[in-house]
Amino acid sequence: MDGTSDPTPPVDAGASLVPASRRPSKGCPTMTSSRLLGARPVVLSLNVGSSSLKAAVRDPALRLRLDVAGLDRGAGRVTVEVPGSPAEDAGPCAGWDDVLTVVAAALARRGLRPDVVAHRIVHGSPLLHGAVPAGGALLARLRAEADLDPLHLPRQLDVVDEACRQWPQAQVVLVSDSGFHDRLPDEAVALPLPEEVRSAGLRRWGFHGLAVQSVVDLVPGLGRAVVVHLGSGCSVTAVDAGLPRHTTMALSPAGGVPSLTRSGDLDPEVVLRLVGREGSAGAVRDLLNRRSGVAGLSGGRTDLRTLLEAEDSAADLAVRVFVRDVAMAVAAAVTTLDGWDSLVFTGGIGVHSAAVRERVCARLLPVRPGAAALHGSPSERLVATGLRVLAVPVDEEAVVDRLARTAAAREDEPPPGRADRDGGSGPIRVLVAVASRHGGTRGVAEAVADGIRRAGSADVEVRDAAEVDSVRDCDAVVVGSAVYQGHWLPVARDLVLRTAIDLWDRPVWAFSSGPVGTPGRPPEELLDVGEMLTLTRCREHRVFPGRLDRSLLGLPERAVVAALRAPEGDFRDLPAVTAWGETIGASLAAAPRV
Ligand SMILES: Cc1cc2nc3c(=O)[nH]c(=O)nc-3n(C[C@H](O)[C@H](O)[C@H](O)COP(=O)(O)O)c2cc1C
Ligand SMILES: Nc1ncnc2c1ncn2[C@@H]1O[C@H](COP(=O)(O)OP(=O)(O)O)[C@@H](O)[C@H]1O
Ligand SMILES: CC(=O)OP(=O)(O)O
Ligand SMILES: [Mg+2]
Repeated sequence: MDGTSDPTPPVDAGASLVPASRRPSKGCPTMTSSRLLGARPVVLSLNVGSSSLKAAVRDPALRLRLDVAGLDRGAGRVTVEVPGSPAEDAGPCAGWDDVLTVVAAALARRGLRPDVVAHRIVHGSPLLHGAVPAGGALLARLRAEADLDPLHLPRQLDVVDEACRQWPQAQVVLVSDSGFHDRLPDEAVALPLPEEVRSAGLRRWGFHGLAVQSVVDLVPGLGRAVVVHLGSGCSVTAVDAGLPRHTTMALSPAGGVPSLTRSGDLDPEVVLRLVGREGSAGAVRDLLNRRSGVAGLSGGRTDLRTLLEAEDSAADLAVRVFVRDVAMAVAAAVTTLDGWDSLVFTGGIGVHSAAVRERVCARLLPVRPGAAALHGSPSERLVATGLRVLAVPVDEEAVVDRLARTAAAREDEPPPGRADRDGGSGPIRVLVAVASRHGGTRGVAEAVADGIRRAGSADVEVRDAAEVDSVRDCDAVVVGSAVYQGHWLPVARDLVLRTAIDLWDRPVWAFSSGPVGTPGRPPEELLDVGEMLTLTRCREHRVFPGRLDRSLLGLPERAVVAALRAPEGDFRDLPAVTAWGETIGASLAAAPRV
């Protein structure tokens, strides 16, 4: 016996959904209102890994499980499992291009049609909290950042697009693989870099969160645990009372311990020299993601079964480096817990390779007092010291299913749009959301609102951006901010990021209020507004002169103003602002919808 437990059977999770119609989301087709006529929607959960696709259909009982392995080698093998029958080899799958056709055929043969398609997304982003509907803005943003992780995101987004085509009636939900790590302590999130770099988004997100959540769901009494996920991607996570304490991957899944083709963490100078050698960041990214890790050390081999049997020194070195780095990461992870109750192996290698588990356990013997002097296999000796050592086949798709059902249920009864509210005949609701530090831009927002009102019968409300939780109950939105040192105020940027998915579906206008004096000072460019405009598909953005009243400023602000040589005075041209508001009102009166 190798000291590992029997796999715990997967739990089935899922809240029921109530049918509802909803607003179409661009990027994915419109759902029909009949899609959720049953109270038990059929959810298809898709999990594209770097070498495999796993799919499961639940309603919420499990109806079908499908696994396509070996896709990285271009030799996919399909396994289909229906509850009550043994898993069956359903033949080959040529490659990634065919994989969703295989899934669609398997579903069609069993008369299954998904109401919700939920997809695991491997990407750290403030827009991906837990599970979110796949809106056009979100998909466009993810597509723009896809090169950060060439092994997952481009393919996952292609599969999402293909799913939209295959099941046009279904709602599409994206489920973050990092959501579990949202509750990492701040000292685990912060990378040791200057504040200006960290605030630009360089941080630890962590991945394999769905796998770790699945372990937490499946194993009662896990306690203070280290979860070692060894699949194509490898990571080590410390968990205490179901919460993350540390995880090895950081900004992208190329970091942390070595994976089968990914380098893991490296001395920064190595990366800098590689850029010089390879000529571009893209080429280095490719090398670090596709040709490094176990493959890099072994001359391109990624199957640990083959490597463990091989007799050449490169294979031997690859296994030793891999095992050493994983074991070191486990020992380091234990330092973030105040005790150690469980060691859990997951992922294709972690579950199926007792040899790899034993090698990792052997290196951990010194960490458990007295273990080295005991008898038995390394894992048995660790177990004899009171540590639980488990191999758990995780069910990431069950976690995807549960999170997607919760997200879909949340979305189920959205606040009514104008057409639902009053058959489209009532006043158009316009929100003017404003970020103002000293009141000048608030005055500009009031003038915009006056103009919109003058042009027609719109119901216009001006609100502080920080107080706007949702834009769902408005038909159109104007977002404005004062400009400080070239940037919109953080509350305005935050509002756009929080509500981007809904702003995408509404007509949006934006304004910035900044330069003071004639000509306007300071003359610098607006630094981050372009991104806000792209995210919202903004129809028009205007820059209006502002107001500078020294008596309202604190000392640091006075120093900045002096340095910028910005003159005091009220340079706002409120009649011109109102006139712009009138053009917004007129265009909404002519065509209130997108
Ligand atoms: C410290 C400070 C920095 C500023 N930096 C900029 C700037 O970079 N660009 C700009 O156009 N205006 C800048 N301004 C001008 C303000 O944007 C302008 O005064 C605006 O009307 C202030 O709006 P508020 O009263 O709503 O806060 C700055 C003003 C201050 C006090
Ligand atoms: N018995 C085994 N011994 C070693 N490696 C294995 C074994 N069975 C599967 N694997 C490896 O597991 C990996 C797939 O793990 P998985 O967690 O399904 O990957 P993905 O990262 O695609 O989600 C493959 O690299 C495969 O070679
Ligand atoms: C996050 C990650 O590395 O995923 P996978 O192991 O599925 O490639
Ligand atoms: Mg995986």
